Amino acid sequence: MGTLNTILQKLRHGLIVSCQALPGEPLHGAEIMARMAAAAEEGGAVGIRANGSADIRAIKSAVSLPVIGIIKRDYPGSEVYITPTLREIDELLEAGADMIAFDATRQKRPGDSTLEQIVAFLHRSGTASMADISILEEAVHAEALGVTCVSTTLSGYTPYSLQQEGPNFELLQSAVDRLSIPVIAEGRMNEPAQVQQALELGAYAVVVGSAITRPQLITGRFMAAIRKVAVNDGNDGSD
Ligand SMILES: CC(=O)N[C@H](C=O)[C@@H](O)[C@H](O)[C@H](O)COP(=O)(O)O
Repeated sequence: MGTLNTILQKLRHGLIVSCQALPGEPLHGAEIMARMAAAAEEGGAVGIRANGSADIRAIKSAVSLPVIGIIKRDYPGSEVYITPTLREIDELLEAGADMIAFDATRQKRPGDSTLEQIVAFLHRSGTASMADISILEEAVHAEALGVTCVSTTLSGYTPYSLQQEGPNFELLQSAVDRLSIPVIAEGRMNEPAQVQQALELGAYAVVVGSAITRPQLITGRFMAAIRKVAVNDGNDGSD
């Protein structure tokens, strides 16, 4: 328990930067993600969220921050892709993740793997656990199973959760009100003011990913603004 509390203390009221680039993304590669993490640490982040053993190892040797590890892996017929089975948990423990995050939704999981199995295993190993949820009921269930904290990561990514462009502050607020364990705000936090709002609503910490570490998406947001001006202008530059 001591270790769990120490990790939580380090994350308290802080910014966790998610440093992820999947195969096919321009910044894919462990060395690049380690540099992203070093930049996040220099900027004041208190923790890093990272995907895959190679990235986690590289990041752990580049920064002194706690790393929340996940493994995104697709299984045939499964709707769950964030740390879906005990196999990924084993790999994350081996890679030295300080906390392990996993899908805690009610969606279809691979084979006979269960959420209960994952939480119980992490409990026995003494590793801090973060349940990625999409609706309040999943947060309540995860707390009852004994997870260390929950994160609003999957709101908008399950068909039955609120679909919207910005962060789901309603879910955050209701989870903070209902749960006794820390609630982390994660997902579509694109502006510093939203991070502030999340902390004011009682978020224990905030995870920001794409708005800091996916430059292709950041560029796209600027381009959307540029396109609006071009439309308003009525001038397409052809004359
Ligand atoms: C839904 C899903 O697979 N989320 C992933 C979870 O690790 C990441 O791709 C996100 O970048 C992360 O949750 C941070 O969110 P945002 O990038 O919106 O700040």
